[in-house]
Amino acid sequence: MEGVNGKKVGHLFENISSFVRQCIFSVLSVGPVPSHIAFIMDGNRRYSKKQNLIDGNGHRAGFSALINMLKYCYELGVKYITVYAFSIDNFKRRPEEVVSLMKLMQEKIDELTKEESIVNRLGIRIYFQGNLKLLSDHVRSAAERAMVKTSGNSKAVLSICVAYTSTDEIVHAVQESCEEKWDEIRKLDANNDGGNLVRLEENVKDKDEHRIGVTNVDRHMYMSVCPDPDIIIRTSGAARLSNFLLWQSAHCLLYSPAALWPEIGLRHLIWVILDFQRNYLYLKEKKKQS
Ligand SMILES: CC(C)=CCC/C(C)=C/CC/C(C)=C/COP(=O)(O)OP(=O)(O)O
Repeated sequence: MEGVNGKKVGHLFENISSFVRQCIFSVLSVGPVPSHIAFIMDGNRRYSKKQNLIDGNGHRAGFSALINMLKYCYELGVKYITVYAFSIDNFKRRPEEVVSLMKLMQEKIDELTKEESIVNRLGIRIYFQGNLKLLSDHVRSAAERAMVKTSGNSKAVLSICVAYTSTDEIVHAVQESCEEKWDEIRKLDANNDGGNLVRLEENVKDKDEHRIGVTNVDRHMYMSVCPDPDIIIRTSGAARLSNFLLWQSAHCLLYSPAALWPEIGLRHLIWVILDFQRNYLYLKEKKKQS
C-alpha cells in the first residue's frame, strides 16, 4: 500500500516539475535559444568521494545527470548537444579505472540504443566523435550500432566525444584535407597529361587556388555535423577547455559552475541561458566580424 502511494506521489511530483519546467522554458523561449550547447562533464570521481559511493558510481550518477540535461535541452529547443565523455588523455588513467569506465560506456550505449530509450522516444540522433580506432572492439561496435540505429532520428543531435581531443581532431582534419587536395591535383594532372603539377609550381594564382583553407579543414572536422557551440559548460568550477572543441569555440560563451557534474541541474541551465541572452547581440556581432 505504502509502495503504491509512494509511486503516486512520485508521479505527481514529476508532473508538477514537468509543468513548472514547461512554464519556465516558454518564458525563456521568448528570447534567443542557443542551437548548440556542449558540456565538459567534470567532477564525477569527486562526487563519488563526497557521497561515499563505491568506485564507478560517481560516473553512473554522471550518466543520469546527462540524461536529465539532454531532456531539458531538448524541451527548451536546443537542437545540438555535445558531451566530452572520454578524452585521449583519459587512457593514461589507472588501467582498472579505464576498464571500468569503458564497461560503463558500453552498458550505457546499449541502453541508449534500445527501442524505448529516451533518445528514440525523443527522436535524437547519436554521433560518436573522436579517434574511434582507439576504443576496444566491443565499445567501438556498440558506438557504431548506436549511430546506425539512431540515424533515422532527426529532432535533435547528441554528439558523444570519446577518444577525443581537439588537437587530434585538427591534425586528422588537416591530413584529410591534404589528401583530398592531392587527389584533386592528381586528377587534374592526369586529365592534362601531367602539365598541371609543373604549372602549379610556376603559377602563383594556381598555387592559391590549390591551397588548403579554413573551409577545407572545417569540412573534415569530426564535429562538422554540428554548428559551432554557442555555449560550453564545464562543471566543478574549472575554467579550462582541456583540449575540447578548441577549433569550434572562438565565439562561444563559457560557463563553469562550482557544481560537480552529477549535481548539475535545471537551475544551471536557466542561469546560462539568461547569460547567453544578455550577451547575444555582442556574440552575434563578434561572429559576424570573424
Ligand atoms: C554513454 C555515455 C555518454 C557515458 C558517459 C558516462 C560518463 C558520465 C562519463 C564521464 C567520464 C569522465 C572521464 C568524466 C570526467 O570526470 P572525472 O572522472 O575526471 O572526475 P573528477 O573530475 O572528479 O576527477
